[in-house]
Amino acid sequence: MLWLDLGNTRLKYWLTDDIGQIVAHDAKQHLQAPAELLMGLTDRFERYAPDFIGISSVLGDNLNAKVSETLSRLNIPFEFVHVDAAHALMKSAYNDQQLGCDRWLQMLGAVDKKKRQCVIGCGTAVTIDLIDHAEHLGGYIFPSIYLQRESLFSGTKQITISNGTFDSVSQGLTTQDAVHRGILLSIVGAINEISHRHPNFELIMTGGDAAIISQHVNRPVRLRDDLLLNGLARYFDYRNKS
Ligand SMILES: Nc1ncnc2c1ncn2[C@@H]1O[C@H](COP(=O)(O)OP(=O)(O)OP(=O)(O)O)[C@@H](O)[C@H]1O
Ligand SMILES: CC(C)(CO)[C@@H](O)C(=O)NCCC(=O)O
Ligand SMILES: [K+]
Repeated sequence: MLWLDLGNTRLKYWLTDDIGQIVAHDAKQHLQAPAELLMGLTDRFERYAPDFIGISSVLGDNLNAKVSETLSRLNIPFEFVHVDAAHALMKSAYNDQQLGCDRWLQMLGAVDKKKRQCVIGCGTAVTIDLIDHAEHLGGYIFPSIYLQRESLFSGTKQITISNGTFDSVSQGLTTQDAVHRGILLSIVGAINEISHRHPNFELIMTGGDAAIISQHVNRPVRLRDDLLLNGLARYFDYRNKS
């Protein structure tokens, strides 16, 4: 099987064998031209010769249509995941016309009906979702640390910070430090507050910035980089069985 994750920043793919082991994987910046990037990958995908392509996309109908057009040339069956708030593996109280496919799949990949869980996705946006015994209660969306920095840069005259590292949440004494530490604290503080309000929810983090953020969270965090892929596999596995 071939699995595609079309996010706002990157396109990721995984090729898995019949026992679900990953045999090839890559992540590429698509610069808002995912169909063009896919075009460049079609030779590779053809060589992989998967029997099916399962797709998570948060790119919207227009870009998804272009992606479909590109994939149609491969003569390999493919399908986009559709969020379902009444899914047997997890019920959701969230508006399922709006809930991002990546968010939903990350939850589906983590969900355990015996647990209370807080799933935190750290990609282009940071999402924090609460799940109580396989029931999604809702969540929060924040701009990532990089989006926050870009918005300060573009919305002010005196803040000209466009690079640097996010490594502390102590007060800063320079613009550089105040910007990075303030932004990191906005996310770490929110996670700590939510975890304080929901003390018996297990914290699970995934995505490119999970390691940076989790260091400052004041409760144990489970880092998992396989949640979306696991969600994709569970979704299509469930569909084939029913
Ligand atoms: N200067 C930068 N501006 C924006 N993003 C950056 C920058 N430097 C690094 N990044 C990385 O881009 C990443 C995007 O997240 P991640 O790798 O989890 O998923 P993604 O696939 O890129 O996001 P999405 O799934 O939303 O496309 C950020 O997590 C961040 O680590
Ligand atoms: C929040 C993001 C950007 C995270 O990638 C994505 O899941 C998305 O575009 N969601 C749609 C909005 C929502 O989930 O309510
Ligand atoms: K938008």
